[in-house]
Amino acid sequence: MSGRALITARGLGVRHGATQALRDVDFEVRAGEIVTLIGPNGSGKTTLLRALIGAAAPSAGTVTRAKGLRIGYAPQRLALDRTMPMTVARFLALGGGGRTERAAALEEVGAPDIAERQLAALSGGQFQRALLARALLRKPTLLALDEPTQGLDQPGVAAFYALVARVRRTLGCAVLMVSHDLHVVMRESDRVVCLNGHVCCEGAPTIVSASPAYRALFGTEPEGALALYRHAHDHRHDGAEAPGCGHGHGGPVAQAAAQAATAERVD
Ligand SMILES: Nc1ncnc2c1ncn2[C@@H]1O[C@H](COP(=O)(O)OP(=O)(O)OP(=O)(O)O)[C@@H](O)[C@H]1O
Repeated sequence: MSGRALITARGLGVRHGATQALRDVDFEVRAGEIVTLIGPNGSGKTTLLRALIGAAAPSAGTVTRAKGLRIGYAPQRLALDRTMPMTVARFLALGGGGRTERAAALEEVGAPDIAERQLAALSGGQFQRALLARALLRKPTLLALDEPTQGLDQPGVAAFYALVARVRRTLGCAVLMVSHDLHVVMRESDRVVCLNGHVCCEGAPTIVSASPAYRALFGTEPEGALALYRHAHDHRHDGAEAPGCGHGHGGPVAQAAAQAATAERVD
């Protein structure tokens, strides 16, 4: 990645009370890139995203944000009851901007006609578009999207990612995303970061998935991406350190996968 660093974390640790959610995370988001955080439930994806954008405080290390950085954030959960009577226009108004900006944002996300619809009456895809439109109102240099395709069917997921890619092209913003949609993630991200309380592996998905070791282990189908996702996590952490991953990998297959992935590490 050649863009300037928008956010840099060094030795980042985050605790939630007694829970050490993240430790020793070194991470950068660069201008214009789409970087996606993957990992099992509870692996710290939301925590990392929130710490990077300044919504969660580090317990160790540093997070540096570029001067003038504008972040548009679509959270995983809204502090708002979606069944509450509220139109999309009103919901967007809470995010700031005037009527023209709101209309432009809805246009940008391909949902120009939903302004007067009730939030509760939106489909899953329309609701995610409304959330994205709200994040766009700040004219962000970085879009932070936490599981933006939650609850969408496969065509809905693909359409949403295509939309995010288009928004990135149009606005030139970086996108930092949490996602479980591994097959699409592997196709649409510039960089994938696999978390499990720390960074297990990271790299350009095309290079990782095209590497002979990766293909030998996982093939090239979407299931392969799923296997990559699983490799670092469905194993015992038994103390045998795998090169570059900083935690134990349970067997030679997982170790080879880890090597294939970390070989393309982008630092
Ligand atoms: N507010 C909180 N209070 C206490 N513990 C928390 C809090 N938020 C997160 N945690 C814990 O921190 C760890 C990381 O949580 P986080 O939500 O970041 O994971 P995640 O990878 O985003 O999970 P998921 O895929 O399920 O959304 C988990 O063990 C979680 O239980």
